[in-house]
Amino acid sequence: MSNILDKILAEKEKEIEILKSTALRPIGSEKRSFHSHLHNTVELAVIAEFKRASPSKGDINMHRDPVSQALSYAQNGAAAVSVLTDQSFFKGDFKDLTLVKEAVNIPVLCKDFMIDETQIIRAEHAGADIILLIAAALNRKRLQELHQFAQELGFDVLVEVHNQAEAERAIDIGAKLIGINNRNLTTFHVDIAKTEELAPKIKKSGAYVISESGLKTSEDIERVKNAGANGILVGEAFMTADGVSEMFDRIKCSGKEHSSA
Ligand SMILES: O=P(O)(O)OC[C@@H](O)[C@@H](O)c1c[nH]c2ccccc12
Repeated sequence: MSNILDKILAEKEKEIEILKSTALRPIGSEKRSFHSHLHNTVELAVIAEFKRASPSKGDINMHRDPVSQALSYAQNGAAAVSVLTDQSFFKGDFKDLTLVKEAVNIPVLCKDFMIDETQIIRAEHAGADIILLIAAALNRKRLQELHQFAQELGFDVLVEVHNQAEAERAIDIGAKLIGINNRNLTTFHVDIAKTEELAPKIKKSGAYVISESGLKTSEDIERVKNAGANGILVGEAFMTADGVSEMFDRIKCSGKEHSSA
């Protein structure tokens, strides 16, 4: 047990112990659908993330307010907002997610490391509409069980993959929303070619592809668009920019004719 994912999952086991003692029950509340947004658009969907810090980057931006950041994401045309809720490694908070949910009317993704049903129930209580399941953190059986559990509660489920075997598992369990993480969670190495490598097979299955991590320039965005991505998940570039609109302009301009400027 040495890599960062193992460390995070060990911490999650402790959280789960505490959560279980609270015996939270599922609500089955109505969720905002991200899937239907994708169904109704040909535009690249942007999931804009609120991320204060990360194990790979340390502090990214400790001063931003989650509500004003999320409002500007929504005003600039984000299709969904992602909120890091892990405290120990990402300095996130479930309270951030609840505040964001109340402030915007687009779907909110709970960005955490889910390995147990109780965490999904807690995310539901906090107001999440979309759940992330990381294939690298779950064996096939648990991935399938948690996927089904979250879907039954009405969540859209984003299944995150980083290699062919994980992509196949995600397709096999019938995932309709598959995120390709360009960042290797154990080495932190980022390579946008991951999206180019894995997108074709995923697209063939009929699932939507979201390209995640390390996206900054119009060239990055154009590459993943050309690879077939239906959406992108962007954190750092939004959190470090003075205003978020420039990044949205970059996204809108990608794929169009380059200006000489
Ligand atoms: O800040 P970036 O490089 O734009 O990346 C955003 C997002 O993809 C990243 O935060 C992420 C992708 N998968 C994760 C799983 C857990 C925590 C975080 C993540």
